[in-house]
Amino acid sequence: MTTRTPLMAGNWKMNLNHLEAIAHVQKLAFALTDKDYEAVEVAVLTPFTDLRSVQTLVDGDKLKIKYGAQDLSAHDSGAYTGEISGAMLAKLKCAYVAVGHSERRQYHGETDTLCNEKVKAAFKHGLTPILCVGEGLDVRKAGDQVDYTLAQLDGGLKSIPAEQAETIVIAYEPVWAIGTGEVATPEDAQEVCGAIRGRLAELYSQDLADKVRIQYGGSVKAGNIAAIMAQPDVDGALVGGASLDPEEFVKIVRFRDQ
Ligand SMILES: O=C[C@H](O)COP(=O)(O)O
Repeated sequence: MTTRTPLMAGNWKMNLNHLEAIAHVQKLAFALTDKDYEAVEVAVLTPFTDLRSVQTLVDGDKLKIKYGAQDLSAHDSGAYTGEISGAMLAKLKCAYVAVGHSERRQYHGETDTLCNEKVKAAFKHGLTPILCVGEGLDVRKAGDQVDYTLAQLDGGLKSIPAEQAETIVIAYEPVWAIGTGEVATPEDAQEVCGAIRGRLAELYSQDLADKVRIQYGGSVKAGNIAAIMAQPDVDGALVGGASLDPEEFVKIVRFRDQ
């Protein structure tokens, strides 16, 4: 039986400038203990403009908190105004990068094909992609959440070899539960996270599927994290709004105490 270390990742979205980021990470570092880091991997996905400041702090104080970006370019370099490459993120020692967050899919037209290219770009530069998948309200109401989400998973993983796929993180985020206060029930989360693991077993192997961490995201808070984490196929959370409050995020990291 594979033991998967839970990953609690704060997605700050477009919040906290680099000065606020330093203060925020310092608060997390002050609160989190070795015991926390032994039980849970902790990461923050910051705006691009914060990454150098966070890197300096993490390196200088030898912090165990991981950090990463919320997006990357599918391209390595060149005339792509406004884009940030995987190589640039790797140079900043990012561990993680989110790919295909629903806000990127919704507001920037990101398709499964583009997400797949971004997953490949992340792996090429030694970053661990957090591939985000999940259905909107109309799909949920039609009862098609599993098929819809698995199609996004298939698209994102196309041509990804097993040795890379076994290190990917999948974040299941039902769009209707993001920033709405409308949290999926633990059973809702388990239904789709379990189906994702099943599909990973079909695409690769059960052994590989047992290694991959699958997060839930959508209105996660200290008050609901324990029930979500009690589900067998949920291995962490991608936390938006609640990750902007250091005390709340630390409570989420300590989900076993809630
Ligand atoms: O990436 C995080 C998700 O979009 C969830 O955001 P939320 O916790 O504010 O609902």
